[in-house]
Amino acid sequence: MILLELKNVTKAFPRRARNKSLFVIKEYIKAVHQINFTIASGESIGLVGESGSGKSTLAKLITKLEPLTSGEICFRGQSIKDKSSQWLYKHIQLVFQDSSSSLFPKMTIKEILLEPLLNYYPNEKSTWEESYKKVLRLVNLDESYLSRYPHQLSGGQKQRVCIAKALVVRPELIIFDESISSLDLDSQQVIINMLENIKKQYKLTYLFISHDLVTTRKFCDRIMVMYDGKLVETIEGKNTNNIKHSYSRVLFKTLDIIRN
Ligand SMILES: Nc1ncnc2c1ncn2[C@@H]1O[C@H](COP(=O)(O)OP(=O)(O)OP(=O)(O)O)[C@@H](O)[C@H]1O
Repeated sequence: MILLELKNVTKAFPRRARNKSLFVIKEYIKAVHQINFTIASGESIGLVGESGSGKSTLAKLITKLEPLTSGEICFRGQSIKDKSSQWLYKHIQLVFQDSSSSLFPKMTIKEILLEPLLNYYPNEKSTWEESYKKVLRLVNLDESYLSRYPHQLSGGQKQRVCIAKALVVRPELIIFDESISSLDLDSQQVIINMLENIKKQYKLTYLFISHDLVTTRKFCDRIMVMYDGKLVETIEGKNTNNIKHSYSRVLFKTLDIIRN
């Protein structure tokens, strides 16, 4: 079943500039241009591309943190245009790279995990405690962490709390925007293994935005490559024989050099 569909999605940011006569003119940066793809339920999709190619903008468009310039985004066949953020976030959660800014410093981990439950499941108070304890277990943190504050946690532990905060909402799709890039390689691998197990257990769908092609390739069923705001390549499985775009060719060649 198709969970997410992007149809000709375009985002242009206005930029003020001056022409030769120094008149202020309005220019546009096309951050994302005519993107089309679908993600089926249960897939793990990687989205890679050089800095500034439009990956984060795409994540923001899917979660309505930025409005579309043109095109359409559908979730479960319904356009998200007229859907509330409340509706959208119950189905799609976004985990950012910078865990410190996603966790309110004056809240304990328990309060942080309770907040989404209060928002999305206000009438299920009797299940809250079970829910937050369960997600904490899923991200391999024990209950002693509940009374701690974010500053008392390591980078990897904070990132686990961010993932738990997304999981507690029980979404169908989670978008990870460079969510583990700042961690060392061992911690990244531990979190990747953990995410794979959680995905299997709860039949989740992942969109994994990353600079790191090595991890993305191991973990994802399909890799989409963005270049200059466009989707230039989709690579299915491990088959890299028919790569068309010169940028993706360089990207995958570098990967082969690293591996050999
Ligand atoms: N709010 C904004 N206003 C104006 N331009 C923006 C805005 N957000 C992003 N851009 C521009 O859109 C383009 C795409 O940016 P985006 O952050 O999506 O790239 P990215 O692929 O995620 O990069 P990175 O991997 O470095 O995070 C860039 O040229 C960026 O400068």
